[in-house]
Amino acid sequence: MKTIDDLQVAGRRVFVRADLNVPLDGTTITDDGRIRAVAPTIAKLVERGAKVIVASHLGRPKGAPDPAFSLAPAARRLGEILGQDVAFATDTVGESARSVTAGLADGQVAVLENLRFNAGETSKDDAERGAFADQLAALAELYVGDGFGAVHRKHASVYDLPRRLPHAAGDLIATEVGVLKKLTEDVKRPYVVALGGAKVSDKLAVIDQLIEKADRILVGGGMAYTFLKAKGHEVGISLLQEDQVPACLEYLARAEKRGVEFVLPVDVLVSAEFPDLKTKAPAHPDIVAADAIPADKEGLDIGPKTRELYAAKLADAGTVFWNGPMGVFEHPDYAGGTKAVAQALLDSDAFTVVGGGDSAAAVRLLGFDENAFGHISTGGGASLEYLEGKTLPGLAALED
Ligand SMILES: Nc1ncnc2c1ncn2[C@@H]1O[C@H](COP(=O)(O)OP(=O)(O)OP(=O)(O)O)[C@@H](O)[C@H]1O
Ligand SMILES: O=C(O)[C@H](O)COP(=O)(O)O
Repeated sequence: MKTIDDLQVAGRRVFVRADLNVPLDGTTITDDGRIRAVAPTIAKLVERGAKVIVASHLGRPKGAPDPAFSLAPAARRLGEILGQDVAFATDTVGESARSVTAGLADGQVAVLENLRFNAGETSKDDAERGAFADQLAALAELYVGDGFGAVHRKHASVYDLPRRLPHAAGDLIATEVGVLKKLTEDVKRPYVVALGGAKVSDKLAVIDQLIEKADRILVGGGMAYTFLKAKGHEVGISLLQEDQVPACLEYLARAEKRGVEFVLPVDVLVSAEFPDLKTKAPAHPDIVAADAIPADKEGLDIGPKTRELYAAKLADAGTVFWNGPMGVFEHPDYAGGTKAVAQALLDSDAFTVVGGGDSAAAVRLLGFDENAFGHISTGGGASLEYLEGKTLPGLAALED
């Protein structure tokens, strides 16, 4: 892959595909890790006299403008981190984007509005995506791919746009790929993978491949309930991917055959209601055995016995990859499982990689020192798919 050093950027309009998909509470950014992670690339381009156009998605809006998913707060924060004014275009390829980007002087930065306000960004139709990529290409002369968290998406700004402009990988992508590559080559064993989070359908398939590579797989978060269901337990109103139950059964059987330890929660915290993440009002959850979840309740964190069990399974690890919080860590009553796993990682001598926007945010928000972990990746799904050995559209496009 070419790097920024291979591009002549001075005086030219450079499109930087970043991942500024940060957690928000209204318009307040609760964790700016992903913005800080890409800022050095942008600062380097600024220093070299480029006119920098930054673009990203935020959340999953439905292909039309939705103020709840505006990138304006991220643009403001980027300006604070860079210590310079950052212009903001109120659309992505419209009048505002054209005039803001045309008005950039050398060393100035503009952020475009959320790419996913346009249906073409995520379209499965090549022509529709291509047409949107053409509009994006018209704004710039060069392309730098640095949105590692989104490289597993075959989206217009990730996959089609680099085919239309001279391109290179940014420094964040180079670092991320360097660390993750090590995990595909020589891992110190036991290699333990801990999976949680809410993007269950996205990430279940990854287990298919991990069974071939890991020695132990610990499952928590929203991911756990489809497995508990597969084992014949009722899961009440917990997050469930019913259509994946047969696949989970197959994973469990294959893991057993290959001697991979597959560890599921033995107890969970449940409640009849999802907690209020704004007021953080006490949720008073119950602790129940994983095979005794009441029909009207949902599992929102791993329980105390599971925390102990997972800590023991992490203690002797040589390498750990962790993606996805163990519970709804945004509420203090459901943060205990995620905290326990983070602490167990720090207590072990393992090389630890934590991947994912929310997983990385959880580690920081719960007060852990991010530098104490081997590597904190900005990509959750992206790093999992990389470890799976898949060709990632956003990396393949940069390699061409
Ligand atoms: N049992 C649960 N039920 C519902 N949501 C849960 C549960 N456990 C964790 N979550 C939620 O999972 C979310 C994070 O999941 P996600 O899969 O997006 O992880 P991630 O680290 O951000 O990875 P990525 O970068 O791929 O998005 C958090 O907002 C958390 O509240
Ligand atoms: O949070 C992430 O994993 C990335 O920003 C990608 O977001 P997506 O899963 O909505 O494509």
